[in-house]
Amino acid sequence: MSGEIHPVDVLLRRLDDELPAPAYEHPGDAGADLRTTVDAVLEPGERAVLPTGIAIALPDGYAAFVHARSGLAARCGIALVNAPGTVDAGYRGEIKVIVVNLDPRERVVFRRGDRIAQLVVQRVEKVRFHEVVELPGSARAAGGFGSTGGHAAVSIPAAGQKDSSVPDREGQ
Ligand SMILES: O=c1ccn([C@H]2C[C@H](O)[C@@H](COP(=O)(O)OP(=O)(O)OP(=O)(O)O)O2)c(=O)[nH]1
Ligand SMILES: [Mg+2]
Repeated sequence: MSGEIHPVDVLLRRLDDELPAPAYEHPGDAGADLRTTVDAVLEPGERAVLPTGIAIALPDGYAAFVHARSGLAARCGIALVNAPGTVDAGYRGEIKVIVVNLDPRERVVFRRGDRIAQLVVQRVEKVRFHEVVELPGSARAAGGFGSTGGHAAVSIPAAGQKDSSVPDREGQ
């Protein structure tokens, strides 16, 4: 049984009225796509802060998160430096997207109006911090960063980089 979805009302200002407002591409999408208002060329490794031409007023208890688009990531190596970017409920400025070109060889060209990222609006909890001397115990305790093992990936030196732990042919 599917319950009825009640959208949350969010006030939106378009700072560039030639570009469309952010929109969900399909019903059920979590993210509404954001567009750049400017052209940009990113060389390999280069980053840029791209304006989107929109400002919003979220209700208290909500935040919006700027996420990468998987197509741009997979095809062009575009990531967000601060992924995901956090837009606070009280922020009234223009939403910006901090993109980086992670492709080692190809430059990426954005044109004004291109969809560069997506905005996901979520409820967020406000917590009250209670400082204590000792935290209660837990099964995980301080284990993290691979403490459970089972990682299939291994690191090997990149092409052209000598690995001193592996004898080279001359040394054998
Ligand atoms: O990808 C992003 C991230 C942030 N912001 C805007 C909205 C957010 O409310 C504000 C501040 O973001 P954040 O708190 O991440 O940045 P900061 O470096 O801590 O700045 P501040 O000292 O202003 O909080 O900047 C964006 O437009 N895009
Ligand atoms: Mg901050």
